[in-house]
Amino acid sequence: MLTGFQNHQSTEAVSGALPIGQNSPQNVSFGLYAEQLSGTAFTAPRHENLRSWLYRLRPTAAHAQYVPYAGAQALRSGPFTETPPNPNRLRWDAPRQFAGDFLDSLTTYAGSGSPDAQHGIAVHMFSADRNMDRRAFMNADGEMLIVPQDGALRIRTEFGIIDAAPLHIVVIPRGVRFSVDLPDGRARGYVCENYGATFRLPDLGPIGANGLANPRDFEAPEAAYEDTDEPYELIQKYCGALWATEVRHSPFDVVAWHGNLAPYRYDLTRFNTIGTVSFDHPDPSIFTVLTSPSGTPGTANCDFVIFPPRWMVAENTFRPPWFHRNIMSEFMGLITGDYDAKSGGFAPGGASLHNCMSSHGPDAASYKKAVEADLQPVKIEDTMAFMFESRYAFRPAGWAMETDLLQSDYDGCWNGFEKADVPG
Ligand SMILES: O=C(O)Cc1cc(O)ccc1O
Ligand SMILES: [Fe+2]
Repeated sequence: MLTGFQNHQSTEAVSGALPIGQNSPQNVSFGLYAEQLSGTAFTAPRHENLRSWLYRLRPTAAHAQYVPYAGAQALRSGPFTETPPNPNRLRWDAPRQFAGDFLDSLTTYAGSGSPDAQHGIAVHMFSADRNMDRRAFMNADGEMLIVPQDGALRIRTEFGIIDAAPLHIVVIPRGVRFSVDLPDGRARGYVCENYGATFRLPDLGPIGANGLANPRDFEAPEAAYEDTDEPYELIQKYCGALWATEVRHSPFDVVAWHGNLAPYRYDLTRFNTIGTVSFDHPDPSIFTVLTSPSGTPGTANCDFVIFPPRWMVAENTFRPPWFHRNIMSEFMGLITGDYDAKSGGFAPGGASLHNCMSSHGPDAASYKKAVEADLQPVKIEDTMAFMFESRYAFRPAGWAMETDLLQSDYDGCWNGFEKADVPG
């Protein structure tokens, strides 16, 4: 793998395939076709500019007409109008079934904004039981942050192969063709489809030059290509709808590439978790792995935040997440273990949604435990929760409000708090 967050990489699967010193020579070695993939406007500021040059067996332009695609029937897209906005706190059990390939199993929980306007996100889960084989997907509507939760993934992309397992994340940039195969025969996980600005590392401010997700731990694949003339079905998502066409060869035919736009993998266990060594735990923004900014500084289109294993040493402090109401909307998932604000009901593969200003925090059982705890240093182990936090309120998809995975008694976890006893 090639290391470094959005580094400028050069990689060739065949020696001599990559032009030296220029992008588009009159004749590329071996008759390869040069193609630029732009992830930002040509004129985006240099520090935000993302593009790569791909050298391939055939140009991607060589494909038949797209026709509407009938699969992936539970996939929804912004603008989200299937259900009215809903201020309720919502929580879902983990999906029980695995059916279809990665693409066809994508099931939308909630979303905001719209791909046409390039803002907002959608949250989906996949629960797949077959390889995509000779089917490839590309998403013109946004980049896809994939969070495997159960089972490994082998993701073939135009840029090379990425192997991922639970506790990894993979980000596939907008427009990049990819196929997901399942080494374990089945897999489940979460997807954040980001219609907005591409994910980047958060600024570190007074933390300094190091910490949180360190740039060198991000890995892009080395060039690897399939040389087959067997047909592939290529499905794309475009302005909310799915379309399919046939390509008479593998879309993964890139022999060499260079640039700073590529799919990447990150191992969440490498996150340098920072927390209090005195009292009161900081806001969870201290756990931000990646951020997609909106036009308003510090107010994200989406922050991807994790809750990794960590030491709790705070003195005289209520240690679990405190009660709060947030202008930002929070969609949470759990990759493994327990989450310290919930003593039950939030299982790995489950999900919760706390929209703008909805009151939430520890359930009654977790609260009681926390106020009675002997505050020794404690290591929270074997856990990994995460949050997609957005300035845009999420609207649930129709399925998400109808499924029996939706817990009807979620409000009940905040029942039973005793009234404070104020003297006088
Ligand atoms: O709601 C949650 O569980 C996530 C969360 C954790 C925390 O420590 C503070 C705020 C917050 O939204
Ligand atoms: Fe919260």
